[in-house]
Amino acid sequence: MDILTTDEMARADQLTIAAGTPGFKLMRAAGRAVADVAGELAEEGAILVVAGRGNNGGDGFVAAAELAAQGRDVSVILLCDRATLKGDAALAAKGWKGEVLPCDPSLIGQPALIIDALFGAGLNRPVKGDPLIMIDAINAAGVPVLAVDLPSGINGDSGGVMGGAIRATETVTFFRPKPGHLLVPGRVHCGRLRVIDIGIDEDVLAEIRPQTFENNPDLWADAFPVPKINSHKFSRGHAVIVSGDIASTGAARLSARAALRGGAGLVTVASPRDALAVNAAALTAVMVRPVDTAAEFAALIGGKVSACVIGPGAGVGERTRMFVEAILAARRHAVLDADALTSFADAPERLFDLIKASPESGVVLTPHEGEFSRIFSKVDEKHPAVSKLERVRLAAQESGAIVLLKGPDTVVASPDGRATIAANAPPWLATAGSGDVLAGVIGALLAQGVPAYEAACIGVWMHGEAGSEAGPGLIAEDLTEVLPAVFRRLYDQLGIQY
Ligand SMILES: NC(=O)C1=CN([C@@H]2O[C@H](COP(=O)(O)OP(=O)(O)OC[C@H]3O[C@@H](n4cnc5c(N)ncnc54)[C@H](O)[C@@H]3O)[C@@H](O)[C@H]2O)[C@@H](O)CC1
Ligand SMILES: [K+]
Repeated sequence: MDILTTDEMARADQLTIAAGTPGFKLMRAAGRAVADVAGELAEEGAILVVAGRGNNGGDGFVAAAELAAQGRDVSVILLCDRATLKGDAALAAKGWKGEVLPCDPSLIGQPALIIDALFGAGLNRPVKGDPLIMIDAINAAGVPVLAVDLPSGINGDSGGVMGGAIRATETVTFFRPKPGHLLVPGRVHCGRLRVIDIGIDEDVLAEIRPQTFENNPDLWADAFPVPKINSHKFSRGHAVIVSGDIASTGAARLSARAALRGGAGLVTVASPRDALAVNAAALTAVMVRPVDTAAEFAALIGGKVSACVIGPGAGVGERTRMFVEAILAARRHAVLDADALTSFADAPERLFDLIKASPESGVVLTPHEGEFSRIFSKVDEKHPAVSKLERVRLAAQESGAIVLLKGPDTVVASPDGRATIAANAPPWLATAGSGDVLAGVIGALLAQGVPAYEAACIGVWMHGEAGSEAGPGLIAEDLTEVLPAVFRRLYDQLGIQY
C-alpha cells in the first residue's frame, strides 16, 4: 500500500477539493468514521472528545455530534476558545450543540473511551504546556483511547514523539497511512491502525506519485521468483557465502542454509582452509570450498556464480575488504552485511565508488543501526534529525546501493528514491543470527535474478513472516526451518499453484 507523507496527504486533500469535493465533506466523512469506530470500541458508557484548534479537532467535533445524535453520552474538551476556531473546524464546532469544556485535566474523569483529536498532521512543533499536561493526563487515565489520524504528539512523517504523545488503543487514519504510522515509536503509539476511505479519489495518486510503500506482497508479487516446471538447480542460481575463520563460522552457515531454503539452486560456503573441517562437518546440501586468498576467491566467483553474501562472521579487515572488491569487480550481485560494512568504516567512499562503478551488479547493504552510523556518518552529519526513512533514502543515494536498515520498522531504499517500511516483524526476531538468515535469503533472491530492491523487500518480508511463524522463543536456526511454511502461505496468497 502507498504511504503518503503529511505534505502528500495535504496534496491529496487539495486535489480532491479542487475536483469538486468540499473539504468539509471530507471532514464529515472522517468524523463519522471516527464515530463508528468509537461505537465499536465502547458499546456503552460515556465518551469524551478532546479537541485541538485545527482540523483534527474538527474531525473530533463531527464525531461528537454524530455520537450524540446516536444517543451516546458525549462531552467535549477544547484546547482553545471556541470563538477562535477557523474554517472547517469552526463549521464542525457549530454542529456540536452541547457544552464545550475548558482544557482542564481534572475534567477527564473515567469515560468508557477518549477520542484524541488534539493534533493530527498539522503538528509542527514540540508539545508543551497545557496540551502536554492534557496528553499526560489522558495517558494516565487508564481508559481506551481512539486517536484521530495520528496519536497527538506523534510526527506523521518520522513517527517521532514531539515532546509527549498519546498512547492510543486504536488509531483511525484516512485514505492512506503516513510514515509515522509504521515507523517506531509512532507505530507503538498508534495501537491498532485502521485506514478508512473518506471519499478521496485514488486517481490523485497518479499526480502525487508516492515513493514510499508498506512492504507487503502486493508491492513485489510480480518480481517474486517461482521455479518453472523445467527449472533445474543451475537455473535457480548459485550463491556463494563467505565464511570467517575457525572461531566464527556459524554465521556464514546460517546464511548459507537460509540461501538454500530461500530458493538458490546451489550454495557454496567459501571457507578458510583452517575452518574447512568445521564447515564441512556441519553442512550437507551446502557445498564447501577452500578459499584463503583474494585470488582464490576471485577464481571461485569467476565461475557460474550469480550472487555473493559477505559479512556474517567474516571478520573486520583487509581480507574482507579484498573479497568485497573482488565481488564488485566481478560484477556479481551482492549482499554486504555486518563485518563487510564495518571493514569500510574508515573509508566508506572507497566502497561507494566501487558500487557506483558497477551499477548493474545489484548490491544490497544490510546494516543494523550501529553499522549504519559507522558507514553513513556523513549522511547523519549532513542531515541531522531526519527520519529513519529519509536517512535510508539519503544513504542509498550516497552509496549507489539498495540500503536496508534493520529494526522493528526495517526500511529498504533505492537510489532512485523508492522506499518501503516493513511492519510485520515480531519483537522476538531480534535475536543472535537473525540478520545472518536475512542476508542469506536476500542472497538467494539475488541469485535467482530478482532485482536488488525487490530482493531486499521480499527478504525482509519473508524474514518477518518467518519470525511470526516460529513464534516466541525462536532462535535463528528456526527461521530457516519455517521458511517452507512461509513460502506455502505466500504461494496461496498469490494464487501460485504448487
Ligand atoms: N481537508 C482536509 O485537509 C482534511 C483534514 N482532516 C484532518 O485535519 C487534520 C489536519 O488538520 P490541520 O492541518 O488543521 O492540523 P491539526 O489539526 O493537526 O493541528 C494544527 C493546529 O495545531 C497547532 N499546533 C501544531 N503543533 C502544535 C503544538 N505542538 N502545540 C500547540 N499547537 C500546535 C497549529 O498551530 C494549528 O493551529 C488531519 O490530521 C485530519 O485529522 C480530515 O478532516 C480530512 C480532511
Ligand atoms: K489526534
